[in-house]
Amino acid sequence: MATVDPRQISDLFDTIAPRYDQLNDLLSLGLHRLWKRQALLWLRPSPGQRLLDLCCGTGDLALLLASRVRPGGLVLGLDAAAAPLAIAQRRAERQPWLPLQWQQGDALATGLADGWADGAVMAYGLRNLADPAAGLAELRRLLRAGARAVVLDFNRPDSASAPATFQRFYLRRLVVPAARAVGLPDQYAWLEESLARFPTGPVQEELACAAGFAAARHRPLAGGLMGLLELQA
Ligand SMILES: C/C(=C\Cc1cc(O)c2ccccc2c1O)CCC[C@H](C)CCC[C@H](C)CCCC(C)C
Ligand SMILES: C[S@@+](CC[C@H](N)C(=O)[O-])C[C@H]1O[C@@H](n2cnc3c(N)ncnc32)[C@H](O)[C@@H]1O
Repeated sequence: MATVDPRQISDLFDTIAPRYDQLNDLLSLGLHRLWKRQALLWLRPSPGQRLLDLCCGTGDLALLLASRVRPGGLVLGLDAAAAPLAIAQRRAERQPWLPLQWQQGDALATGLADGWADGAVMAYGLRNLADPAAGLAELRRLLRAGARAVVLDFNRPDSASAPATFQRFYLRRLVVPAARAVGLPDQYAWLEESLARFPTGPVQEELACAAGFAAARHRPLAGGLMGLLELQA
């Protein structure tokens, strides 16, 4: 997949949706939950806020955020793929007290008003967008002045470094074979493919400032395997 075809990407996540959460827990030994909670430390969600979870997938972060903005707040989960959204909606139906709304749409063109959100998270979404720079520009447009946003994704350490060597080994020797066992090798091969074209942390900071953010700091997590882009509008 030389250039990213958004329809192919949403089809990919429709296909893996039934196995997505189970494989994330298995393949990260549950650590992805910790990385997501670390992302929320920057966001500082608080009661009454209106927050966005862009590329929300099966909704784990949206549900967590919704518990933090009660009473009086709202979390809108947006995703391009119907199958992950359906899983998110089913999860939310089991907690009807949570202030959640869902929208199937494009994170590059959400249709929401300027300054709609008091804060936003994009977890493992930016790397899957056809145009990450445009994704950051739409993210900035959606935030009110002074609002915080956080982008969690894989990090791209220096290709000769130990983290990069471990990341490649883990993706090729553990992740794809595990995915093959459930018939999803090609979908999980996209992880390394998408990582190869993903901007490094310093470049993400530059793209964020060019998108209009007042401050942007990329922080490696998990020994450099993951990265948090902490943004201030
Ligand atoms: C939550 C995680 C990944 C989400 C994710 C993002 C994508 O872009 C995908 C694209 C295609 C298929 C699947 C995904 C996808 O699941 C991160 C954790 C899950 C990862 C699959 C596991 C990666 C683990 C680290 C490279 C190494 C962790 C080592 C640690 C000692 C366990
Ligand atoms: C790896 S999943 C991340 C899901 C969730 N944020 C998490 O942390 O588990 C990436 C999600 O981004 C969605 N996505 C990819 N491109 C998108 C786009 N252009 N607009 C909205 N969602 C998109 C996919 O459908 C998928 O659900």
